[in-house]
Amino acid sequence: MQEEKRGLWAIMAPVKKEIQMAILLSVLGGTLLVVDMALLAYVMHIPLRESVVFLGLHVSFLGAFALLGIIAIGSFWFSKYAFLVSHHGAFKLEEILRKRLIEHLAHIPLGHIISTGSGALKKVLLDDVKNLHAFVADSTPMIGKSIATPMASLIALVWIDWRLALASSVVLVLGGVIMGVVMQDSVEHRKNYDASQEQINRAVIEFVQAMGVVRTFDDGSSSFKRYAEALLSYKECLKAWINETAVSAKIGMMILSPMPTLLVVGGVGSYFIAHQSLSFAPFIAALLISTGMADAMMPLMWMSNFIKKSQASANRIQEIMAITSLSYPAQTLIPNDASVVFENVSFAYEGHTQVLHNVSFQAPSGSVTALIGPSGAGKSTVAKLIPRFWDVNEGRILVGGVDVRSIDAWVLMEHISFVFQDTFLFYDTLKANIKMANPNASDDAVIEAAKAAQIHDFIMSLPQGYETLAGDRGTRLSGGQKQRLTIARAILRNAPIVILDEATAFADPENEEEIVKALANLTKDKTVIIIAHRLSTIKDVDQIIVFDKGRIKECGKHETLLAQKGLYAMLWENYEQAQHWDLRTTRESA
Ligand SMILES: Nc1ncnc2c1ncn2[C@@H]1O[C@H](COP(=O)(O)OP(=O)(O)OP(=O)(O)O)[C@@H](O)[C@H]1O
Repeated sequence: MQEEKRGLWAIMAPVKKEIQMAILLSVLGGTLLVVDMALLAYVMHIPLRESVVFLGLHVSFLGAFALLGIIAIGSFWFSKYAFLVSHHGAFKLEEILRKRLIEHLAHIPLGHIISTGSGALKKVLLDDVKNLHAFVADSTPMIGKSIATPMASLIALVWIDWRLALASSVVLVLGGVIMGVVMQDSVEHRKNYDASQEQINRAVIEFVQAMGVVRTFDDGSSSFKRYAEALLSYKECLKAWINETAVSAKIGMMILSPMPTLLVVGGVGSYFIAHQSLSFAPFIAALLISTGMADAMMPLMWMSNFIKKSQASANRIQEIMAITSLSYPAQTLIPNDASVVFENVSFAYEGHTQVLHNVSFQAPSGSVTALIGPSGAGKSTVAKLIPRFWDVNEGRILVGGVDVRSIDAWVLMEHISFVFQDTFLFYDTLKANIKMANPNASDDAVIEAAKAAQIHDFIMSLPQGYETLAGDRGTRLSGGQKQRLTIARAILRNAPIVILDEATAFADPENEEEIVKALANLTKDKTVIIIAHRLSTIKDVDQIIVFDKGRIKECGKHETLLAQKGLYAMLWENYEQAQHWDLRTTRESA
């Protein structure tokens, strides 16, 4: 992938023209305002009812005032238009970034998205993009004004009276130096502040997500502990920041406020007037210009924080954009059948040790293959590599005789249905949730799929039937019902390869019977790869592959593996014993 330029300015490149235009317009607006005030001094020299020659033109007192009015309107128009242009750029940037991010997310390995987490992705897609919007919309015209106005003011002041220019510069330099020191101190404090705020976010998310566990096991004394601790550290860090910088910040802000400049320029000017080395009109103009100069500099002070915040947002966006996309073939190959073959596959999650070592097996078209093994053996990883949640590090995976990396993503997805352990239902009607597997399907086809998935009767028992909203993440449905709904989805998709990841995890005895029936309908005539902890359900499958620590230990049919008296035989024995457990006898023998 081409190395993208990093940084705040690089990310704003698509709206460079709008930013430049906004800065230019605000420079013009700020400069015109100063010009207007400087001309005031000249105009005040013109005796009433008389005219003077200015730049070769005869200008009367009233005419000059009219000119000042026009310049003031021009200044206002430029400043206003600068904000319009910057807001236009901000919306454009927001749209471009969101579009790019979403397009990129659609092409990076799905595994990355799952491990990054929806919360973190949401923050980047919504909050960080919004931060950059605010930066372009509000800061860019401000930057133009904050730089142009003080410079133009200084030039105008020198033109009016260099001594007053010197007096107002002293005040500004003093205020600027103090604020500069405060800003430097703020770097460390801001870092701590950001870290403690992130800690609070984490604690809140953890608290909300683990609400069920918290309510069940917590007596109330520790449920808020982590949150309270995070809040305390936030408070401490804010206090330290305020304590250390508040006084100097206040002094700096006070010096940069119009009053001190007014006092110094007023005092010095009055002295010169008393000694008749300054007339009244330029004095008034200098007063007006010098106070505006201090005011224009103030935004530069808080802007440094704004820039840092936007920089952090730009970094997070660029981190996501830097994730390498899955490579797709220029010309897609189409799988020849529904077989799945692993050839010497090795795999490590990014930054972790290897979890699959030289895995090879074949699942012929229409066969059922069960992946079993202790927890952490690598079964889910094997299942997720088939639809390219991640790409293998070594070896290859063939679907229908074709390397999955040579198959277009949509073609691959058409060939594979995946029934996840954690079923996801969209906040939409039950019908829409099933239909998303095949948007062109007719309502009759949706009902047929729901019937085959044993969920039709339940849906019809709801007052709004298929139009019932599934609720946020399907919270209004039981685990088993959600699972049957996703099975209906997979049935409607009718992909020739079905991957089931612990598909019966939620089942209670009543639900289990229905889920088993639903799965039988889903998997009929399909190539099935199933990860199941209930060994009884996979007794009759075509092949059982036993994994341990990322390697295939055994492979064969149930009877053959039992006869081997190896790992499978041991797992089977444990499973059978577990079936005869009952709480009372276990308690008695304990
Ligand atoms: N996203 C991930 N990032 C890093 N390591 C991971 C990730 N997912 C799984 N692992 C690690 O890979 C190894 C294999 O995990 P996997 O989920 O494939 O095992 P499993 O046999 O399906 O386990 P279980 O039966 O408990 O679901 C484990 O050590 C696990 O910690």
